[in-house]
Amino acid sequence: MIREIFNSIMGEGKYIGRRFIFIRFAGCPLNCLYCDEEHKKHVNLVEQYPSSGKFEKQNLESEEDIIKAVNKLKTPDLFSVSFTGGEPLLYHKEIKEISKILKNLGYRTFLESNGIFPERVFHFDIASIDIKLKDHFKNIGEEEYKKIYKNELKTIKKFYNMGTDVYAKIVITKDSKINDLVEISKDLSDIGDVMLCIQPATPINNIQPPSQKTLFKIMEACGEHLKDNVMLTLQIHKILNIL
Ligand SMILES: C[S@@+](CC[C@H](N)C(=O)[O-])C[C@H]1O[C@@H](n2cnc3c(N)ncnc32)[C@H](O)[C@@H]1O
Ligand SMILES: Nc1nc2[nH]cc(C(=O)O)c2c(=O)[nH]1
Ligand code: SF4
Ligand SMILES: [Mg+2]
Repeated sequence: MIREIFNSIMGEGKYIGRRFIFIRFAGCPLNCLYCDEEHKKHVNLVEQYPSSGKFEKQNLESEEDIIKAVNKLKTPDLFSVSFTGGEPLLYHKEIKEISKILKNLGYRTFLESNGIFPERVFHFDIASIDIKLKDHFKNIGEEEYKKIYKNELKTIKKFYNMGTDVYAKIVITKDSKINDLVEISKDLSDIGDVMLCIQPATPINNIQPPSQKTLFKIMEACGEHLKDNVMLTLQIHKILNIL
Protein backbone atom coordinates (compact mmCIF):
# COMPACT_ATOMS: atom_id res chain seq x y z
CA MET A 1 0.00 0.00 0.00
CA ILE A 2 2.62 2.60 0.99
CA ARG A 3 5.62 3.52 -1.12
CA GLU A 4 7.27 6.07 1.15
CA ILE A 5 6.82 8.51 4.05
CA PHE A 6 9.06 11.58 4.14
CA ASN A 7 9.23 15.19 5.33
CA SER A 8 9.84 17.97 2.82
CA ILE A 9 8.80 21.41 1.61
CA MET A 10 5.59 21.44 -0.47
CA GLY A 11 6.80 21.94 -4.01
CA GLU A 12 3.45 22.40 -5.78
CA GLY A 13 0.09 24.10 -5.76
CA LYS A 14 -1.53 26.65 -3.46
CA TYR A 15 0.54 25.79 -0.34
CA ILE A 16 3.94 25.85 -2.04
CA GLY A 17 6.76 26.46 0.46
CA ARG A 18 4.92 25.03 3.50
CA ARG A 19 6.51 22.12 5.43
CA PHE A 20 4.74 18.82 4.86
CA ILE A 21 4.98 15.17 5.69
CA PHE A 22 4.14 13.13 2.56
CA ILE A 23 2.58 9.68 2.72
CA ARG A 24 2.95 8.31 -0.81
CA PHE A 25 0.66 5.45 -1.75
CA ALA A 26 1.57 2.99 -4.47
CA GLY A 27 -0.16 2.38 -7.79
CA CYS A 28 -2.35 4.52 -10.07
CA PRO A 29 -5.02 3.75 -12.70
CA LEU A 30 -3.82 6.58 -14.98
CA ASN A 31 -0.57 6.97 -16.86
CA CYS A 32 0.07 10.67 -17.37
CA LEU A 33 2.90 11.14 -19.85
CA TYR A 34 4.55 13.71 -17.54
CA CYS A 35 4.32 11.64 -14.34
CA ASP A 36 7.50 12.04 -12.32
CA GLU A 37 6.70 9.45 -9.65
CA GLU A 38 7.85 5.84 -9.68
CA HIS A 39 4.79 4.62 -7.74
CA LYS A 40 4.37 1.06 -8.88
CA LYS A 41 6.09 -0.74 -6.05
CA HIS A 42 4.71 -1.08 -2.50
CA VAL A 43 8.03 -0.67 -0.73
CA ASN A 44 7.34 0.78 2.75
CA LEU A 45 10.25 3.23 2.88
CA VAL A 46 10.39 5.71 5.77
CA GLU A 47 12.78 8.65 5.87
CA GLN A 48 15.32 8.14 8.68
CA TYR A 49 14.88 11.68 9.97
CA PRO A 50 13.24 14.86 8.54
CA SER A 51 14.85 16.08 5.25
CA SER A 52 17.62 13.45 5.50
CA GLY A 53 16.60 12.04 2.13
CA LYS A 54 17.76 8.67 3.48
CA PHE A 55 15.20 5.90 3.79
CA GLU A 56 14.88 2.61 5.63
CA LYS A 57 12.41 -0.18 5.08
CA GLN A 58 9.84 -0.32 7.87
CA ASN A 59 6.82 -2.40 8.63
CA LEU A 60 3.82 -0.15 7.76
CA GLU A 61 1.11 -2.78 7.96
CA SER A 62 -0.90 -1.25 10.81
CA GLU A 63 -2.31 2.25 11.38
CA GLU A 64 -0.09 2.45 14.49
CA ASP A 65 3.02 1.82 12.37
CA ILE A 66 2.05 4.63 9.99
CA ILE A 67 1.13 7.11 12.75
CA LYS A 68 4.42 6.33 14.54
CA ALA A 69 6.36 7.04 11.33
CA VAL A 70 4.52 10.37 10.86
CA ASN A 71 5.09 11.43 14.47
CA LYS A 72 8.79 10.64 14.13
CA LEU A 73 9.06 12.95 11.08
CA LYS A 74 7.22 15.89 12.69
CA THR A 75 9.07 19.23 12.65
CA PRO A 76 8.20 22.50 14.48
CA ASP A 77 7.26 24.19 11.16
CA LEU A 78 5.01 21.37 9.98
CA PHE A 79 1.92 22.61 8.12
CA SER A 80 0.13 19.45 7.02
CA VAL A 81 0.29 15.74 6.20
CA SER A 82 -0.25 15.00 2.50
CA PHE A 83 -1.82 11.78 1.22
CA THR A 84 -0.41 11.40 -2.26
CA GLY A 85 0.82 8.70 -4.64
CA GLY A 86 0.31 7.17 -7.14
CA GLU A 87 -3.38 7.68 -6.55
CA PRO A 88 -4.13 7.79 -2.79
CA LEU A 89 -7.90 7.26 -3.16
CA LEU A 90 -7.18 3.71 -4.34
CA TYR A 91 -6.92 3.14 -0.56
CA HIS A 92 -9.75 5.41 0.59
CA LYS A 93 -10.92 3.07 3.36
CA GLU A 94 -7.48 2.81 4.94
CA ILE A 95 -6.78 6.53 4.50
CA LYS A 96 -10.13 7.43 6.11
CA GLU A 97 -9.02 5.71 9.34
CA ILE A 98 -5.48 7.08 9.28
CA SER A 99 -6.64 10.64 8.60
CA LYS A 100 -9.15 10.45 11.49
CA ILE A 101 -6.35 9.50 13.90
CA LEU A 102 -4.08 12.25 12.52
CA LYS A 103 -6.88 14.82 12.88
CA ASN A 104 -7.37 13.80 16.53
CA LEU A 105 -3.63 14.24 17.04
CA GLY A 106 -3.93 17.81 15.73
CA TYR A 107 -2.52 17.36 12.21
CA ARG A 108 -3.99 19.14 9.19
CA THR A 109 -4.84 16.62 6.43
CA PHE A 110 -4.16 17.24 2.74
CA LEU A 111 -5.14 15.17 -0.32
CA GLU A 112 -3.22 15.22 -3.62
CA SER A 113 -5.45 13.37 -6.06
CA ASN A 114 -6.31 12.96 -9.75
CA GLY A 115 -9.99 13.29 -8.74
CA ILE A 116 -11.24 10.28 -10.69
CA PHE A 117 -13.04 8.74 -7.69
CA PRO A 118 -15.72 11.26 -6.61
CA GLU A 119 -17.63 8.46 -4.86
CA ARG A 120 -14.66 7.95 -2.52
CA VAL A 121 -14.46 11.55 -1.28
CA PHE A 122 -14.49 12.15 2.48
CA HIS A 123 -13.20 14.92 4.82
CA PHE A 124 -9.76 16.45 4.29
CA ASP A 125 -8.80 19.93 5.45
CA ILE A 126 -7.29 20.69 2.05
CA ALA A 127 -7.70 18.94 -1.33
CA SER A 128 -5.52 19.52 -4.40
CA ILE A 129 -7.29 17.98 -7.40
CA ASP A 130 -5.28 17.58 -10.57
CA ILE A 131 -7.27 18.20 -13.75
CA LYS A 132 -5.86 16.14 -16.59
CA LEU A 133 -5.79 17.32 -20.21
CA LYS A 134 -6.05 15.22 -23.37
CA ASP A 135 -2.39 15.86 -24.14
CA HIS A 136 -1.44 14.23 -20.82
CA PHE A 137 -2.18 10.80 -22.31
CA LYS A 138 -1.02 8.82 -25.29
CA ASN A 139 -4.00 8.74 -27.74
CA ILE A 140 -6.84 8.70 -25.18
CA GLY A 141 -10.37 8.28 -26.60
CA GLU A 142 -12.77 11.27 -26.40
CA GLU A 143 -15.30 9.36 -24.26
CA GLU A 144 -12.61 8.04 -21.90
CA TYR A 145 -11.16 11.54 -21.43
CA LYS A 146 -14.62 13.08 -20.89
CA LYS A 147 -15.31 10.52 -18.12
CA ILE A 148 -12.05 11.41 -16.35
CA TYR A 149 -12.77 15.14 -16.61
CA LYS A 150 -16.41 14.80 -15.49
CA ASN A 151 -15.31 12.87 -12.40
CA GLU A 152 -12.63 15.42 -11.57
CA LEU A 153 -15.18 18.25 -11.66
CA LYS A 154 -17.54 16.16 -9.54
CA THR A 155 -14.77 15.59 -6.97
CA ILE A 156 -13.96 19.32 -6.82
CA LYS A 157 -17.64 20.20 -6.49
CA LYS A 158 -18.14 17.61 -3.73
CA PHE A 159 -15.20 18.93 -1.73
CA TYR A 160 -16.33 22.53 -2.33
CA ASN A 161 -19.83 21.80 -1.06
CA MET A 162 -18.38 20.06 2.00
CA GLY A 163 -16.49 23.25 2.86
CA THR A 164 -13.06 21.73 2.15
CA ASP A 165 -10.33 24.14 1.05
CA VAL A 166 -10.20 22.64 -2.47
CA TYR A 167 -8.21 23.88 -5.44
CA ALA A 168 -7.47 22.61 -8.93
CA LYS A 169 -4.03 22.10 -10.46
CA ILE A 170 -3.29 21.57 -14.16
CA VAL A 171 0.09 20.55 -15.56
CA ILE A 172 0.62 22.56 -18.74
CA THR A 173 2.75 21.23 -21.60
CA LYS A 174 3.78 22.80 -24.92
CA ASP A 175 0.84 20.87 -26.48
CA SER A 176 -1.82 22.11 -24.02
CA LYS A 177 -4.66 23.88 -25.81
CA ILE A 178 -5.62 27.32 -24.49
CA ASN A 179 -9.29 26.78 -25.42
CA ASP A 180 -9.42 23.64 -23.27
CA LEU A 181 -8.11 25.69 -20.34
CA VAL A 182 -10.70 28.41 -20.89
CA GLU A 183 -13.45 25.77 -20.87
CA ILE A 184 -12.07 24.28 -17.64
CA SER A 185 -11.82 27.74 -16.02
CA LYS A 186 -15.48 28.39 -16.89
CA ASP A 187 -16.50 25.05 -15.31
CA LEU A 188 -14.46 25.82 -12.19
CA SER A 189 -15.91 29.32 -11.86
CA ASP A 190 -19.41 27.77 -12.09
CA ILE A 191 -18.56 25.73 -8.95
CA GLY A 192 -17.49 28.78 -6.92
CA ASP A 193 -14.39 30.35 -5.40
CA VAL A 194 -11.85 27.72 -6.57
CA MET A 195 -8.17 28.56 -7.13
CA LEU A 196 -6.59 27.18 -10.30
CA CYS A 197 -2.85 26.44 -10.11
CA ILE A 198 -1.28 26.43 -13.57
CA GLN A 199 1.80 24.21 -13.26
CA PRO A 200 4.23 24.14 -16.18
CA ALA A 201 5.48 20.58 -16.74
CA THR A 202 8.97 19.96 -15.42
CA PRO A 203 10.63 18.48 -18.51
CA ILE A 204 10.56 14.67 -18.50
CA ASN A 205 10.71 12.07 -21.31
CA ASN A 206 9.88 14.33 -24.29
CA ILE A 207 7.37 16.47 -22.38
CA GLN A 208 8.19 20.17 -22.40
CA PRO A 209 6.51 23.20 -20.76
CA PRO A 210 5.05 25.97 -22.91
CA SER A 211 6.97 29.20 -23.58
CA GLN A 212 6.86 32.03 -21.04
CA LYS A 213 4.77 34.06 -23.50
CA THR A 214 2.18 31.25 -23.71
CA LEU A 215 2.08 30.96 -19.91
CA PHE A 216 1.09 34.65 -19.62
CA LYS A 217 -1.59 34.14 -22.31
CA ILE A 218 -2.96 31.03 -20.57
CA MET A 219 -3.19 32.78 -17.21
CA GLU A 220 -4.98 35.79 -18.70
CA ALA A 221 -7.41 33.56 -20.62
CA CYS A 222 -8.21 31.62 -17.41
CA GLY A 223 -8.60 34.92 -15.55
CA GLU A 224 -11.49 35.88 -17.85
CA HIS A 225 -13.61 33.42 -15.82
CA LEU A 226 -11.63 32.90 -12.61
CA LYS A 227 -10.51 36.54 -12.06
CA ASP A 228 -7.63 36.49 -9.55
CA ASN A 229 -8.16 32.82 -8.68
CA VAL A 230 -5.32 31.86 -11.03
CA MET A 231 -1.71 31.28 -9.95
CA LEU A 232 1.37 29.78 -11.52
CA THR A 233 3.23 27.11 -9.53
CA LEU A 234 6.55 25.54 -10.46
CA GLN A 235 7.77 22.34 -8.82
CA ILE A 236 10.14 24.14 -6.45
CA HIS A 237 11.36 20.88 -4.88
CA LYS A 238 12.96 20.11 -8.24
CA ILE A 239 14.69 23.50 -8.26
CA LEU A 240 15.87 22.98 -4.67
CA ASN A 241 16.79 19.40 -5.49
CA ILE A 242 14.90 18.09 -2.45
CA LEU A 243 12.34 15.29 -2.21
C1 LIG B 1 2.60 12.26 -8.74
S1 LIG B 1 0.99 12.94 -8.62
C2 LIG B 1 0.28 12.00 -7.32
C3 LIG B 1 -1.13 12.45 -6.95
C4 LIG B 1 -2.23 12.26 -8.01
N1 LIG B 1 -2.11 10.98 -8.69
C5 LIG B 1 -2.23 13.41 -9.01
O1 LIG B 1 -2.00 13.17 -10.21
O2 LIG B 1 -2.47 14.54 -8.55
C6 LIG B 1 1.31 14.48 -7.79
C7 LIG B 1 1.43 15.68 -8.66
O3 LIG B 1 2.70 15.74 -9.30
C8 LIG B 1 2.57 16.67 -10.37
N2 LIG B 1 3.52 16.26 -11.40
C9 LIG B 1 3.90 15.00 -11.68
N3 LIG B 1 4.83 15.02 -12.66
C10 LIG B 1 5.01 16.33 -12.99
C11 LIG B 1 5.85 17.00 -13.94
N4 LIG B 1 6.67 16.33 -14.77
N5 LIG B 1 5.79 18.36 -14.00
C12 LIG B 1 4.97 19.06 -13.17
N6 LIG B 1 4.15 18.48 -12.26
C13 LIG B 1 4.19 17.13 -12.19
C14 LIG B 1 1.12 16.62 -10.84
O4 LIG B 1 0.57 17.91 -10.81
C15 LIG B 1 0.43 15.77 -9.79
O5 LIG B 1 -0.73 16.41 -9.29
N1 LIG C 1 8.37 18.43 -2.24
C1 LIG C 1 7.38 17.80 -2.86
N2 LIG C 1 6.18 18.43 -3.01
C2 LIG C 1 5.17 17.74 -3.59
N3 LIG C 1 3.89 18.14 -3.83
C3 LIG C 1 3.21 17.12 -4.42
C4 LIG C 1 4.06 16.03 -4.55
C5 LIG C 1 3.62 14.70 -5.04
O1 LIG C 1 4.42 13.93 -5.60
O2 LIG C 1 2.43 14.41 -4.78
C6 LIG C 1 5.32 16.42 -4.05
C7 LIG C 1 6.61 15.80 -3.96
O3 LIG C 1 6.85 14.68 -4.44
N4 LIG C 1 7.59 16.53 -3.33
S1 SF4 D 1 -2.60 10.46 -11.92
FE1 SF4 D 1 -0.89 11.25 -10.68
S2 SF4 D 1 0.26 9.41 -10.06
FE2 SF4 D 1 -1.15 8.79 -11.67
S3 SF4 D 1 0.10 8.88 -13.52
FE3 SF4 D 1 -0.95 10.86 -13.35
S4 SF4 D 1 0.46 12.22 -12.22
FE4 SF4 D 1 1.18 10.08 -11.96
MG1 LIG E 1 6.20 14.28 -6.48
